[in-house]
Amino acid sequence: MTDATTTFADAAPGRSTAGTPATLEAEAVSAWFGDHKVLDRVSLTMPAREVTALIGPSGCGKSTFLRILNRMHELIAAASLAGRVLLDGQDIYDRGRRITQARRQIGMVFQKPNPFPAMSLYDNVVAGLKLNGIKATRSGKDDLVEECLTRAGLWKEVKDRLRQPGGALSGGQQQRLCIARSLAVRPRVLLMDEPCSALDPTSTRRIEETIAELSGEVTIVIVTHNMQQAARVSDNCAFFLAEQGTPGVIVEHGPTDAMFHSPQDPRTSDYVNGRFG
Ligand SMILES: Nc1ncnc2c1ncn2[C@@H]1O[C@H](COP(=O)(O)OP(=O)(O)OP(=O)(O)O)[C@@H](O)[C@H]1O
Repeated sequence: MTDATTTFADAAPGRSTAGTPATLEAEAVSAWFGDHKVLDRVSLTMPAREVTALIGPSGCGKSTFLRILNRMHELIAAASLAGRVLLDGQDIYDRGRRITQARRQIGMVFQKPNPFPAMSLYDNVVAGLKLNGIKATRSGKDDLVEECLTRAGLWKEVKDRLRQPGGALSGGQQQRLCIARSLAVRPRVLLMDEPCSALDPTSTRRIEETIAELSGEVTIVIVTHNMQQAARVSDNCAFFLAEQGTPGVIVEHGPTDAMFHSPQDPRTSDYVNGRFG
């Protein structure tokens, strides 16, 4: 069965790998914008069912690395890359694999909440089904909307106004709606690029709670500038650095607790303790 004729049942957990958290492995990933090399042979394992935080100063290549993890980098004109990205051992860049397949399995939540503002909350959640060619009955969609809004921590707040437009929600609610929309196609990995940087502290706390609730159900990779947030939400951390115009590399990675309390590299210690960046 091809993507184009997938049914909602096929996308449900237990029927296929859909929704089963996967390990993501970057192997010697390098990236360029034109002649400008911005990442140099970055390797990192992001374990299934865990939260991995990517930290480091501005411009060291964290967002570029994240975009490479779900094949968004190649959409940028003049962008190129080398290396491999393995999703449970299968290279998402293999010639035979479609870009839409990688995107469906590896979802993305952006810095600025980007719901479809005029579309209802209900339709926002199920929007990805059509785009991915997933068929669902009306009751299947109803169940999916409730499930995904619940998992994203938004159901109780919006269950009585599912026909209101996405743009009518607060920024924090919009971000949780975007998380629900990502979850609806049952990704195996969820990438989050500074998902709280446009939000107030209360909304930030709600997103962090949502991340905690989702961890274990989906592999999460999050870029954050907020060291307290990295310490609160992640199991593992990778510290990126691009020194004096050189391409970004990972200086150190490992369990978050060790990265914050017993880092091996003095540059990691300086960064996590706020001495630069
Ligand atoms: N679309 C683009 N075209 C050209 N260069 C780019 C593009 N996007 C990023 N870059 C360059 O790639 C390098 C890495 O940028 P990237 O956004 O990945 O870093 P970052 O660590 O995520 O930064 P920040 O924390 O500020 O978001 C920077 O030198 C940046 O200027």
